[in-house]
Amino acid sequence: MRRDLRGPAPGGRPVKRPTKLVIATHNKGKLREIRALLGPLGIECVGAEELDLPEPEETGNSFVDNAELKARQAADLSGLPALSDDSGLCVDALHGRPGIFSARWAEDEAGNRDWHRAMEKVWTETEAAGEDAGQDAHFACALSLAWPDGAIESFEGRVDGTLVWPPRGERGFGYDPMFVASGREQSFGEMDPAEKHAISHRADAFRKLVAALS
Ligand SMILES: O=P(O)(O)OP(=O)(O)OP(=O)(O)OC[C@H]1O[C@@H](n2cnc3c(O)ncnc32)[C@H](O)[C@@H]1O
Ligand SMILES: [Mg+2]
Repeated sequence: MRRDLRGPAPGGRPVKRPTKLVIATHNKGKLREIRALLGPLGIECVGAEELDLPEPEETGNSFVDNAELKARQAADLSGLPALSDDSGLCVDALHGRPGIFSARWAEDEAGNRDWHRAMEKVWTETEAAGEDAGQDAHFACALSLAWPDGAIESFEGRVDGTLVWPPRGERGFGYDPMFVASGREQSFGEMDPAEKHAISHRADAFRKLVAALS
């Protein structure tokens, strides 16, 4: 049953539960995961590409900044509440890089993305940092929920793990084949999607979002 929802947000403010939501991403892998996470909530979802929304320039200095600018733009242009995701891989040996530049590390001069090339760059730089620096890394995710009236809320999540080489598995997207979450053996690229959804950075942020809604 859909509830008419107002609940305490982390800061004590109420967050209204939307009935229809624009998913403000142009990444099909993310869209698939966000739809799966939202499925049980009974919220109607429409993708940014279905509405022909432009891809904003990510000019922020943090995952939250970028998530907020993507959600804000989608809510303003569509007149609907919008949920965005800004995420990335942060490698300890690289002082958190590629971080907010995770998508840009995959791009060539024409803007085309090649994930094998991005993973290779991450691995090469991590190795160059030296054995002592290790292979520890985490995925980070910021989710922002923006309303056409100007309200906005953001939630952050992460999952810790280790980099592996060569990449393993064809599932997931982006850097998944080179990331093994702590305590696991399969890479995110090998894992059943439901298993990734149970432990991922996106799922962690999502749990906080849902907790604020109900
Ligand atoms: O901005 P939008 O349109 O949402 O799509 P994007 O692909 O450009 O997304 P980001 O700007 O947030 O870039 C983050 C990149 O980090 C990578 N990434 C984020 N979450 C990931 C995950 O769960 N598994 C693997 N890679 C991930 C992914 O490849 C993204 O392209
Ligand atoms: Mg992006």
